[in-house]
Amino acid sequence: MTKLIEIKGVSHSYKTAAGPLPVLKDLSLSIAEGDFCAVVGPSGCGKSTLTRLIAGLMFPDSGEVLLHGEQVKSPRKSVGMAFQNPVLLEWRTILQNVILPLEIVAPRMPKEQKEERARALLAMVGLQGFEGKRPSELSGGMRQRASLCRSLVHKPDILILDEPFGALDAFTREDLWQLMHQLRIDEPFTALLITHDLRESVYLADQVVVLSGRPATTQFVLDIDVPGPRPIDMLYSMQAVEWLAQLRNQIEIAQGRGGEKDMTA
Ligand SMILES: Nc1ncnc2c1ncn2[C@@H]1O[C@H](COP(=O)(O)OP(=O)(O)OP(=O)(O)O)[C@@H](O)[C@H]1O
Repeated sequence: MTKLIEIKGVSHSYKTAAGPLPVLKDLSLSIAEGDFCAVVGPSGCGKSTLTRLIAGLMFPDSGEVLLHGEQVKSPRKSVGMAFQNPVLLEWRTILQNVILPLEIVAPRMPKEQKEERARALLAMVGLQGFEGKRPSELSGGMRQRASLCRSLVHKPDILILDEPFGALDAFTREDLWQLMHQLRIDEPFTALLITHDLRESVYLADQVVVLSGRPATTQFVLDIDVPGPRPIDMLYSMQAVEWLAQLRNQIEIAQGRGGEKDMTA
């Protein structure tokens, strides 16, 4: 399959008052078109920095970030982003919030067409009938559904999800995980998910990348070869439990705690 994103030997430091802070070091990973990649790693290791490099909001000190084989040299309009805090605009209705990226990326698209596209997405995530509401009239889970619609409305090349489910209660989170699998069928996309939740990574991703402690490099890659949509009880299978144990072990190594355990013992 074609590689949509290739990150090749990327290193990056932030300038701080105390001197340069190396955050990424010789990091490489690639994501094929249509794949769902989850990135996990110790807190502060550089996961969000990686998303900013892919979105073209920052550029690496060395190495390359390629999108469709072309080096990312400027902010990309073709990226959709969803964060832990959905940041919906209260002075706009839910429909108007979802339309927002189209106003930037496709300003000439007729208003009716923009609305039709946004309404179709809102219906897909179960928000039909809420188009005219304000964000504050929706629950946290509903706001996050609307935020997902907004990040997909302009058919982005890559959907970057930076802990979008982290602030939700466990049941709502599982609902949204299942929704992501359904959305992949109805509205195929390529995704990079940043998460601290190993279960989330195993349930959602085709590939889980574990980053080392800062400065982060690719420490471990796990392929989750289970077709979607996945039933939630997939997480209770022996295979999933083994994968979770493997990932947990890798995170401990990344945190500098413990050594490699023999997961087959
Ligand atoms: N603009 C900046 N200037 C200086 N240092 C920064 C800047 N942005 C991030 N950092 C530092 O770089 C490191 C990596 O930050 P980043 O947000 O990428 O990590 P993260 O893995 O996403 O963290 P978390 O898991 O806690 O969300 C952190 O130590 C952070 O304090």
